[in-house]
Amino acid sequence: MFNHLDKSTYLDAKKKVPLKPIIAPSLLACDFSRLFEESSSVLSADGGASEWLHVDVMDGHFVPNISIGSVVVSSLRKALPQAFLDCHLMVSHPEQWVDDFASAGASQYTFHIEATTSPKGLIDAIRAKGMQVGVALKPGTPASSVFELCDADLVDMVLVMTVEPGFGGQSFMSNMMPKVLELRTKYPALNIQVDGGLGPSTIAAAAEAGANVIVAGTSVFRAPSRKQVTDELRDCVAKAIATRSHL
Ligand SMILES: O=C(CO)[C@@H](O)[C@H](O)COP(=O)(O)O
Ligand SMILES: [Fe+2]
Repeated sequence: MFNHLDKSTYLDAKKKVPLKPIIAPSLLACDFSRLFEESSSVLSADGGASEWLHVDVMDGHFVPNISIGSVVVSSLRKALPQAFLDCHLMVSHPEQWVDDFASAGASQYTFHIEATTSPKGLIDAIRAKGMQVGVALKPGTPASSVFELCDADLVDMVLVMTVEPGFGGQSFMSNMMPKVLELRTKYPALNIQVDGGLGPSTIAAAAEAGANVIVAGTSVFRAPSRKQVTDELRDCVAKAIATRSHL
């Protein structure tokens, strides 16, 4: 399993070696009264087999919903010292929470490009605290808004939202796939995450467009076999990566 300090995925992207499929179940769809069991069920080898855990942080301002904050990340880190905690900050002032999430043990800090006027300063602050950096785009935000950051190799991952952020269980927006394809064409070695409505019926479109990091909440946590769905998602991404590498 992945140590949260393990930078292998980031280094892979820097070294331009082939991308890895990464599945990140969103805890928003789990039973929060059993957070540890739910988290370990998707990470452990026999209950599940995911690489990352996706933690959705909502402030009731950037999005019309409130979820969880750094205290929960801190508890997860203590209970799951090796887990890669992929934190998706749907908050209006992402600069405000960098220190708290770093102290809590977040592995990656993904902020929304729409929520900041100084992304480079924010990225510096995130890196200074030892976290990987992700930048997220709402459905209405063009890929070009992160070209400058990607061209300068400042981010480890771009998150393309495939629903309006704020709630789990929404329908996948297939019209976001040209955005994923545009990013993949320009940045062959970048981790590109998709988030919202991903599951067995939508994974092919996302994988073929070029996404390699897949957030899946409802489809994993509500499945009869979480491991089976996780493996199905990963296989589909792996096939798409292999196909692209032979083109
Ligand atoms: O960031 C978000 C929603 O804002 C996501 O991470 C969702 O929580 C994904 O849930 P499903 O659509 O897979 O149920
Ligand atoms: Fe998310």
